[in-house]
Amino acid sequence: MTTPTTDTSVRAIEAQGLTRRFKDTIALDDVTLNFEKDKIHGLLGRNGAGKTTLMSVMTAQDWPTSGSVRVFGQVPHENEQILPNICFVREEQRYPEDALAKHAFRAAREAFENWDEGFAQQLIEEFRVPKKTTIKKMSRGQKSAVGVIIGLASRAPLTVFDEPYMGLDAVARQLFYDRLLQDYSEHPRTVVVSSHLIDEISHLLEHVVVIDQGKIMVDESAEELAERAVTVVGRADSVAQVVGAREVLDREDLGRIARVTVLGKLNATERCLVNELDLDLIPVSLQQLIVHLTRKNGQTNTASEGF
Ligand SMILES: Nc1ncnc2c1ncn2[C@@H]1O[C@H](COP(=O)(O)OP(=O)(O)OP(=O)(O)O)[C@@H](O)[C@H]1O
Repeated sequence: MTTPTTDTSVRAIEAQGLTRRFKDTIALDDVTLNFEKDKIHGLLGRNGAGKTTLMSVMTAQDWPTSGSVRVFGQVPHENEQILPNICFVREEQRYPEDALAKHAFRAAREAFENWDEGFAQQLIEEFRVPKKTTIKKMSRGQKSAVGVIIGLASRAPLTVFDEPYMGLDAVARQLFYDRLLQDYSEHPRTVVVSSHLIDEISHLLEHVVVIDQGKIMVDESAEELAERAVTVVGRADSVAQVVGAREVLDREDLGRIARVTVLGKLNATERCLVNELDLDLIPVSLQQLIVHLTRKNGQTNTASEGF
């Protein structure tokens, strides 16, 4: 695969102090972050958090009000060297009135030099994309499938999926995750996926960015993030001994059994106690952790439906 730069020190995306205002709304508020090359990054956040705006600015579909963005070391806007390396898949992609899926695929084949026609044909069959229906008349899920296929088969060095699952049923979503992981392992590239379905995509992610009200709240490896909290399960009195005065994220009581999620890593003494008291430790769900972190950020909403 060709990449726009072979310099391993160059990042896929570098955003520095990005701000994007829409009249009174600050959609991005001084965002500074990096996306390393050849990783799968998750961009997570509640409705209106700024995900689409950030993706649009990073892929040069929109201009920041202030700040700068570099893609593979260069300013991507109006940059003919960089733009052909970026595939941005978004829900409200516009196609001509009478366009069929094959027209969209043909345009993508011409736009992306790494396009794999065999892979595209396989995906068209697997996602059951209708051949004779115009894209305009397709169901929401069928339209999403067209976008997902373009994103996967383009093999663009930077591929950005903005909530690719919209309208896709559970079978099609699983197919997307499976094909993305499989193809990515054979053809590493930089992938950014935004989603509300955190637990569903968490196994894909190597790096997690959480944005809330235009500000970056989390920017760390999925591994580090998973270590931020742990769930302790067992007899309620024993669980209480281990969790002590730690900050509790979540608690469920089932008779004498408690399941308590606490912030922070357990130390060696606490781990010994877990063994002695015959308790179980379960990794925390990414969704639970992020809902908690977002709620702490001045949100009053107590439910997780925002994700
Ligand atoms: N073109 C626009 N004009 C005015 N305001 C906008 C525009 N685009 C985005 N916004 C505002 O910027 C904020 C961030 O929107 P954005 O679409 O980036 O959020 P999001 O995280 O992608 O949300 P969702 O998950 O609901 O799609 C919102 O308050 C939104 O109303």
